[in-house]
Amino acid sequence: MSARVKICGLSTGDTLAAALDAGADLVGFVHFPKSPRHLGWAEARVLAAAVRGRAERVVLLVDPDDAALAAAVESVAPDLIQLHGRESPERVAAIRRLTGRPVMKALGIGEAADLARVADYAAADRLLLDAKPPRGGDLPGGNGLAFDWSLLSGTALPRGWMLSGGLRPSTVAEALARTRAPAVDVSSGVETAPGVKDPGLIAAFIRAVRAGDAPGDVAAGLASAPRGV
Ligand SMILES: O=C(O)c1ccccc1N[C@@H]1O[C@H](COP(=O)(O)O)[C@@H](O)[C@H]1O
Repeated sequence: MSARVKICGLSTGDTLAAALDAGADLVGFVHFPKSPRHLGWAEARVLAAAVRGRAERVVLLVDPDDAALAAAVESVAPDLIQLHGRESPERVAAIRRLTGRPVMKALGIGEAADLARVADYAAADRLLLDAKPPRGGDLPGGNGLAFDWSLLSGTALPRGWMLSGGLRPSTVAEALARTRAPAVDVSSGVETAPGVKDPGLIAAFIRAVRAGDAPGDVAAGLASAPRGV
C-alpha cells in the first residue's frame, strides 16, 4: 500500500498543477496571515476549484473562529480541515459538528511526553505529527524542522496518521522506512524560498515516496507495524 502524499501551502495555479500532475493525494491551502503561504479566500476559492476532484482539498487553519470556518467551507469546500493551532479536543469536536467536515489535528512533537496527547484527540478524524515550532516563532508549522522519529517507536497511532516536519525529497524515503507512516505532508521541503514552491521538487518528493513504497524496500529501525490507511 502506497503512502499518501499531501503537498501543503500551494499558492499558484502552476504549482498546484505540478502537484496534481505528479500524483499528490491531498493538496493544502493555508489561511494564516503570518504564513508566507497565506491565501485570502478569493485566491483559495480559485485554486480549490482547479483541483476538480483530482486530489483531496485540505484547508489549513490556526485556531479558527466560527466565521473563519464558515468562510473556509464556503470558499474551499474542503475534504479535510487541518487544525494547526492550540485547538483543544473539545474545540476539535465542535469544529467537526459545526462544519460537517472531517478534521485533521496537528500535534507538535518535541519529546516522548508530547505523544500522550494522541489519546486526547479521539474526536479528530486524523492526526498529523509535526515538529514542535521554535519558541517565540511566528509559525506553528511550516518551519522545515523535523522531530526525532525514534520517539514514535512503540507508540500506537491511529489509522491514517500523517507524518510531517522538515521532510524533503532526499529524506522522505528514510522517514517512511523508519516510521511506517501511512501518509506524509510537506511544505517548505519543496520550496526554493519561503512560500515559493518548486514544480521539480514537488515531483521529486512524490517520486521518492512512490520509490520508497516499492516492494523490496528495507524498512529499517522502527518499522514494526503494518502501515495503516
Ligand atoms: O506551511 C505553513 O506556512 C504553515 C503555517 C501554519 C501552520 C502550519 C503550516 N504548515 C504545516 O506545517 C507542517 C510542516 O511543514 P514543513 O514541511 O516542515 O515546512 C506541514 O504539515 C504543513 O502543512
